[in-house]
Amino acid sequence: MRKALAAEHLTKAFGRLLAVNGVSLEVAEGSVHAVIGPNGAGKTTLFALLSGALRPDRGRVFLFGREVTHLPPEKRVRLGLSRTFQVPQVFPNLTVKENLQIALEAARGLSPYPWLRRKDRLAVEERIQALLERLGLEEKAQRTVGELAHGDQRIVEVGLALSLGARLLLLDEPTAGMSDEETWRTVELLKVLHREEGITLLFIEHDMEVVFGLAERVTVLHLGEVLAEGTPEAIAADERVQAAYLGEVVRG
Ligand SMILES: Nc1ncnc2c1ncn2[C@@H]1O[C@H](COP(=O)(O)OP(=O)(O)OP(=O)(O)O)[C@@H](O)[C@H]1O
Repeated sequence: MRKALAAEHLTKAFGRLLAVNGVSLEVAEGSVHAVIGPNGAGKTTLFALLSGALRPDRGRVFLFGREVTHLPPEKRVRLGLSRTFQVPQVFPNLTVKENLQIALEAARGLSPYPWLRRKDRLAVEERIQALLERLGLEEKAQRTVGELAHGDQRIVEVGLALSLGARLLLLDEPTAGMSDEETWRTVELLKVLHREEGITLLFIEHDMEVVFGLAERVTVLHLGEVLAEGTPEAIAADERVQAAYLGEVVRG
């Protein structure tokens, strides 16, 4: 199995709180992997360690077989990792097309000037069209992103990640705050990206229907540690997992 991502014994403390405590995780290339856990389990902190937004106190991170523990986020992006957020990181005042164009030109090291070489401009134009189709955003290409529905803004953010050449997407609650219809459309889109573009997906999710609809493997975090890992079915049947969630409900 070729690994898109591996984390070894990652630990991160905030003061005396061990937010992530000795977490190891392997994500096979081309797989779909969910990270779940009660509030405060350490999921977001783990993603920050994997993307390079935070440095671990201990432990190592590998991307496609290469150690990246000490690389900043932008270097990890160049190796094929992109992270999306609950609040989409897009250029809200620009159109959908302009957003994709900026990311594509940046990824190709092209200068953002109108006198781009014709060959480069055509290549970018072609890729923009292909992405708009892939994302189902052709009709919204000229719309300002800040005016789009939340679900569409998050899809644009996925488009930016793809424009930057992502092979591994870290998605922080990809369907949070979405209507049922938007949730369904997002799940379908992620499936297509996985199946047809071979993109590896690692996502944090609270919605168990989404986890079951998408994930092949599930890692459960609890109090900063890996409580369990397995198929969605095995995880749903795991008594320790049920107890961890029950504890959350009881604590209120
Ligand atoms: N920058 C920070 N400074 C101090 N404590 C933090 C910081 N970031 C997170 N924490 C704490 O670390 C713990 C893990 O937080 P984290 O956000 O990673 O959990 P989570 O599983 O993503 O939770 P949620 O599902 O609520 O988003 C929590 O107790 C949180 O309060």
